Amino acid sequence: MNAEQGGGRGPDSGPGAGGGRDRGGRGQGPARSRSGRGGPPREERVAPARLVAYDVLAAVRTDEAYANLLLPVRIRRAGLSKADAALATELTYGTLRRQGTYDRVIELAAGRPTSAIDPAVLDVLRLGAHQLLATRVPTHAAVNEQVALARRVEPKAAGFANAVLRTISRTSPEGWRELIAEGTRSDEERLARLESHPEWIVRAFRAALEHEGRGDELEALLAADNASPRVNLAVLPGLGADPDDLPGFEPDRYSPIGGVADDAIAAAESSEGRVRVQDEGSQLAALALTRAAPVRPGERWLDLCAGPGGKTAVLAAEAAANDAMLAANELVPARADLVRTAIAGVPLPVEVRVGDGREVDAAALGAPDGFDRVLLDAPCTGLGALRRRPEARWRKAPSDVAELTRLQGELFDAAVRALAPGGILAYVTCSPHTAETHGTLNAALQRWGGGIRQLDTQAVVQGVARHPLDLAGAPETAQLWPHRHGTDAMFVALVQRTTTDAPEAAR
Ligand SMILES: C[S@@+](CC[C@H](N)C(=O)[O-])C[C@H]1O[C@@H](n2cnc3c(N)ncnc32)[C@H](O)[C@@H]1O
Repeated sequence: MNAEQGGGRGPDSGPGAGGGRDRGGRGQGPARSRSGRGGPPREERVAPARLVAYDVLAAVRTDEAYANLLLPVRIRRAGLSKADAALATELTYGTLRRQGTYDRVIELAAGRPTSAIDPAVLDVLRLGAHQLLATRVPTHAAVNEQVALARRVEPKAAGFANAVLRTISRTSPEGWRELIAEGTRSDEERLARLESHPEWIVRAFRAALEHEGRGDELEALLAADNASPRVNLAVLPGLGADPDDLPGFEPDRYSPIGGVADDAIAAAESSEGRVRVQDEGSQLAALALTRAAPVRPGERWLDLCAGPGGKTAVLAAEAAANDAMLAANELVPARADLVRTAIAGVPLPVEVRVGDGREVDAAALGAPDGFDRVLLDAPCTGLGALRRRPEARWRKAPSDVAELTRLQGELFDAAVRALAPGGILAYVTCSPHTAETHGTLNAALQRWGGGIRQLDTQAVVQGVARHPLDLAGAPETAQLWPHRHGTDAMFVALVQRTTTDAPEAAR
């Protein structure tokens, strides 16, 4: 459970006991409660951290906003203190991640389905449920302020919100878990509700873990998705940045270029592009390609789907250190701009092409005989990074998978066609869904026949890592996991092109 991080607040003062006090120490807009003394209406205040969290939840619901992008903007605009910003972040992310569980709790407490509750009021109740069931916010503070918030968004709903939140507060989190589990008809439904994931994602994760003989890790994986990931740094190699200069730096367990530091975001921002915020798994995936075999001077490398450029920056630093050449390609112009920004700190000229990777022409990108290494960090469902994008799990649909696997297959063929004979491709996804990982890979292996061969990816990844990784499954692919490695669930498969000709099926 997470502690309320607002710190230093006085005792609660709800509507009936002096509710006009500003609980977060800052003012906000007028509310509608009455003083009860016949004077002008007294303002019923809601802590600014709660207002910001509600505001972001509402934008996620109505405008398809991304919480991780919008929240910092709203925090800045509201002028929140560091402590209140931490509270707003906890409330927003925690509520979005655990929304599936809270919705079931709310249904049980309200005696009606969430579809029968006004969506704005439902957001208020979800925020309240999170405070009551997963934080140390005092019950009276959570109930009173959320009721005040309900009154702001829908005055007629304040009584309903009060009743629902008080009902929720009367049962412990463990008690609610038992009640939720009682009504479920299958293990997947039980896990989906208790661990707040859509059922189809629970099934996909189970299949992926079972594929590597680790089905018993499912609950640990789901729980890891509900925890906040740490902010991890990549210290780009060969650029003169010294990790020891970063206050509080502690090296990653696995990535040889990664670590955490005291104020990681500030450290990255002041590093002139030499230190970047990047998941440890992403670092390992990029290094698996650059270190799969010794680099010959003059090698030509391509990042086929590069935006926003996190892995391009690692490739660029490695290319600069090894006298290799690097080109990048990205479909979306704005994301290609992000690639240019990402590599600005690396003294290497990199051509960034904007275009469809399926139509990439190696010769036009400076590799007339083909590239020696290609990274295909493919567009995917992103199911491996649910920790970072708290609302993402509710936006994905099983139908996304079929569409993406078709695109992945076409990009895979284009990536192999862009390789020189003997060249190496790293096929990477930040999804463990077997259709996007083994499915896409196996279909490509069939199309290419003897034209490509698999490499021992696990040996390469182990060779890159500082400490041995607990990798399961066959050695030709490496699957990283949040619960086992503390990384996003990155999948890496290394293959090598053996012939010049592309078979008919892959042209
Ligand atoms: C998983 S992301 C790559 C992340 C990147 N490697 C990084 O580490 O920052 C996939 C990228 O592929 C791009 N993309 C999607 N379809 C594409 C296509 N047909 N050709 C090239 N890029 C494409 C997306 O816009 C997205 O930026």
